[in-house]
Amino acid sequence: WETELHSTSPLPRDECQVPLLPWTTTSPDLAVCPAVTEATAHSSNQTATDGKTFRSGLESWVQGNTCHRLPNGGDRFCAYTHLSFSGGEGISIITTPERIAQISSWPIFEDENDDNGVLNHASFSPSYEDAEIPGKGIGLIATRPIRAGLRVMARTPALMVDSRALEGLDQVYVAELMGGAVEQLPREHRGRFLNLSTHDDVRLKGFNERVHWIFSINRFRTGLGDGGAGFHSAFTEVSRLNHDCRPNCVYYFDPNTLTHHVVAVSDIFPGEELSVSYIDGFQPSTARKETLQNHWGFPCSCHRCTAEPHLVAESDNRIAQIRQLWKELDDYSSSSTATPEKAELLVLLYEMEGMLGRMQEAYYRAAMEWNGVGHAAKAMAYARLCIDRGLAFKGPGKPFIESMEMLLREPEAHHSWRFRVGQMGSS
Ligand SMILES: C[S@@+](CC[C@H](N)C(=O)[O-])C[C@H]1O[C@@H](n2cnc3c(N)ncnc32)[C@H](O)[C@@H]1O
Repeated sequence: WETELHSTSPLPRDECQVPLLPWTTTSPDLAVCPAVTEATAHSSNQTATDGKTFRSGLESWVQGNTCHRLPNGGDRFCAYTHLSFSGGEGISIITTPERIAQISSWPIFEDENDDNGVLNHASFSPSYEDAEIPGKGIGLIATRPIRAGLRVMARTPALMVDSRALEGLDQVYVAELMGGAVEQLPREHRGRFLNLSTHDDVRLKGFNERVHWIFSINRFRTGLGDGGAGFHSAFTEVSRLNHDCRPNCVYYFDPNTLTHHVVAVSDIFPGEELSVSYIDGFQPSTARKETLQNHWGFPCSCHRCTAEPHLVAESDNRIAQIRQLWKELDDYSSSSTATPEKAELLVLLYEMEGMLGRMQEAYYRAAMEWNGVGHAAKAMAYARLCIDRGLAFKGPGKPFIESMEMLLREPEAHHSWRFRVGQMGSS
């Protein structure tokens, strides 16, 4: 699952990523991706690291005995575990000695008693519980009312794996590192990890293979925002969330605290299942079903996919319209046919599609279009909505939120001020 987004395209780069906002630069973001990484066979080199490369905080880390090196003398990867991280839950990270030396010096690893504001300690009473969901395995059910915009979870990973290891090492070596990394976790967190879904029909040969398989099914892509290669991470509770094409929750990963936040996008009632979307929900229904079947191995039974055929067709039409509007509104050239009315139509279509967790994308475009024709009041109203939803659903520090804050402070000084005046679409 997940990702580090970087694109200027308004359209999805591929089906495992959420559509990218044109103004997004490097915001860490999450989208569900195919579970299994292809790994090619390589020779490996097993050596124990001496630990001398570490700087601060090293005393708190345990390191596995086995390390594996990429072919041709490439990077070496080992399993490191911080036992007291996040209120004693612990975290295991598979990466290079150089990278762990950097990571271990981050403030979040300095104070052993600090739980980083993560909602996983004994005093926190969750608003959900595990339950068997027919046809979906285990899922999470609300146990009390949850208001839209409220944070449902904030969790740190059990296991993080450097993407370079996943891509470059033989799967057997990756599994060996993962097995060791999970063994090193504190007992409770290890137990919860090992309880995660493996798909019952799969025959697994040993501990390492089981851990590898659990990780493959339950991982998110989590960039660290430090300019280095990305990571894939498995979380013990976040990974229990089942998929829905029109989910009632969204998630984002904060690379500064290594915390995965799950936020309600609509009011949720006790007994209702909490859901997130594993895929880009702005694909037509057949493409969504294909992706879920091919990459996740289950037929989508969500409300939207199993609706009456005429309702599915209407939804597909709206999605086609939305994608066309993205093209027009994200065209900043002088021949663009964008108008504020088209941006407001986009807002309406997002609402009708139930894409509540992504409203900020439509509000952003509406703010830009109104400012683009010099209508400051309307631009500011949409900018406010964009900031409100953006902060709740994507977290702070995102470039598009900063842009909207600038617009709100002084619309006339924002780069979009009257940029559409004189263009084809403007009247
Ligand atoms: C990340 S896990 C979610 C938790 C999982 N249900 C469990 O028992 O731990 C992903 C797996 O859950 C199942 N799943 C998730 N959403 C589903 C859905 N909407 N319909 C059917 N199965 C689903 C699939 O087996 C999928 O590979």
